[in-house]
Amino acid sequence: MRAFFSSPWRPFREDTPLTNAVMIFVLTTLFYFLGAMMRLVEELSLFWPLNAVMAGVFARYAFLHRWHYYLISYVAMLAYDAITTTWGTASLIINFSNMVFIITMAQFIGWERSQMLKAPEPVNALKLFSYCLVSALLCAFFGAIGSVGINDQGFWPLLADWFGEQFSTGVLILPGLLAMGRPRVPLHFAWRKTMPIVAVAVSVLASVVIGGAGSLAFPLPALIWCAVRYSLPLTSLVTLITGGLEIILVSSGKINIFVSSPFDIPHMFSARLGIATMAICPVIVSVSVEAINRLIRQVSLRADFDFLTRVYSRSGLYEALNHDDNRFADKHLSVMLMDIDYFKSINDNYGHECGDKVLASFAQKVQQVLGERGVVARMGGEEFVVVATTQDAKEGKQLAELLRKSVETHPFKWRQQTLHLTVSIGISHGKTEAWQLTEMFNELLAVSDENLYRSKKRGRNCTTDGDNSVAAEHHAPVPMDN
Ligand SMILES: Nc1nc2c(ncn2[C@@H]2O[C@H](COP(=O)(O)OP(=O)(O)OP(=O)(O)O)[C@@H](O)[C@H]2O)c(=O)[nH]1
Repeated sequence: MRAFFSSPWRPFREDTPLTNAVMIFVLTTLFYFLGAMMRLVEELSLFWPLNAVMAGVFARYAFLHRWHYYLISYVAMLAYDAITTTWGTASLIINFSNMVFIITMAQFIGWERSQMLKAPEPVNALKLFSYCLVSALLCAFFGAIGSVGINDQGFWPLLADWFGEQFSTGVLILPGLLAMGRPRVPLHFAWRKTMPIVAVAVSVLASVVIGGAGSLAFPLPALIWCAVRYSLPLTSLVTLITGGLEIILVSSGKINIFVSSPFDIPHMFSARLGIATMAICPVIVSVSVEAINRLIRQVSLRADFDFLTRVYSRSGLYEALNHDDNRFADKHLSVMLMDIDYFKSINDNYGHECGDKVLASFAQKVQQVLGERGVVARMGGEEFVVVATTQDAKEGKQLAELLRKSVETHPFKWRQQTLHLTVSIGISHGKTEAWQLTEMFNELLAVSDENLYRSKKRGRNCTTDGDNSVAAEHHAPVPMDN
């Protein structure tokens, strides 16, 4: 089982052009044969899967976008026709129209993929729908011209026929083909998980029993249930089967969309049910999207804020700087890197729980004293950064000293005991511009880091400025008392 999931086998590879060519020829011939066989069964003659399948193949493997590969597919179609039909030159145009669908669709999807800057994402379903529309229209135009000579019908009915067939088959087949992949985790069967599929089957049955125009919409809610519960490939497969089945049932008269049957149910009943089913679908989607959005908000909130101290996390700080650039850009900034002195001894003497509590109280104290003048972020461990907008370096130093002193004089409570902390600060200053806010901040942070190191070397509980001047008189570290 494991070997199956990790098997590296791929039908097409960039470094095997000959195999690719043979595979394209074989696949085209196979699906041409399948389509031709389906033409013999009246209900199945409504489908022509070749174009959608080949478009999916060319779209999935970008390196197949070469004219010679398209030509091989075209030659395979012509060869099949030459052996099995008497169409003569009409075959050139008819198969050209097949190629129009395949190439247009593959180019559209290839273009969309090239726009995806990061990892490839699933192709947007709404766009896929419109790509199918355009490709089917183009294909139908040439197909109808080619078919006029070998068919009794006129150009317009042929155009409608071609378009309907290409568009519906494309929309049904392509999403599944593009999403198809090996399951990442082994599949586990559970009866409970089949409920959405059972609902689809029941709703298709209801379409047959109730009939009428509205009955076509009956499976929609169940299909959306599948979409919510199942993976994209499985949802696409269920949709393909349901859509295909509905087309067959309508064409064979099993779903009678003109007369409500077989129990002589009034037309309005079917229409009302159909409209109601349709109306609930956007609501189902909207509820799901809202739940997803809520989850995204929660996750990004967790990433932006430090769970323990409730100030910004490192990544949250960068977000704040960039999203709140009105507040920070083109301003004089003071960046203060703060590190609690001898924090290890708090953990060692009072335990980690106390250490955590002290970290949270420390962050809140700094935040409270800082107020609206800037933002606080935890950079990791017992190291915090304050980014404040100040008039000049002097005001920045004063603020750093204010923060340092307020920590020094603040009694931190732990159970029945009072702890005293001190903090060392490295500070730097600079004026930022919106377009280089992050780079500037990083540079200032590096200077603050060096200055913090100096503060520690100088005996802690002090602020060191960029020019290494002493911002305040040196204070000896204050040991904790109980
Ligand atoms: N309780 C608690 N401790 C932490 C956390 N993150 C880091 N620490 C501890 O913080 C301590 C940092 O110690 P050091 O880097 O040696 O620095 P220090 O004892 O503060 O000494 P100086 O910075 O040199 O003044 C380590 O013991 C870490 O285990 C945390 O989230 N909670």
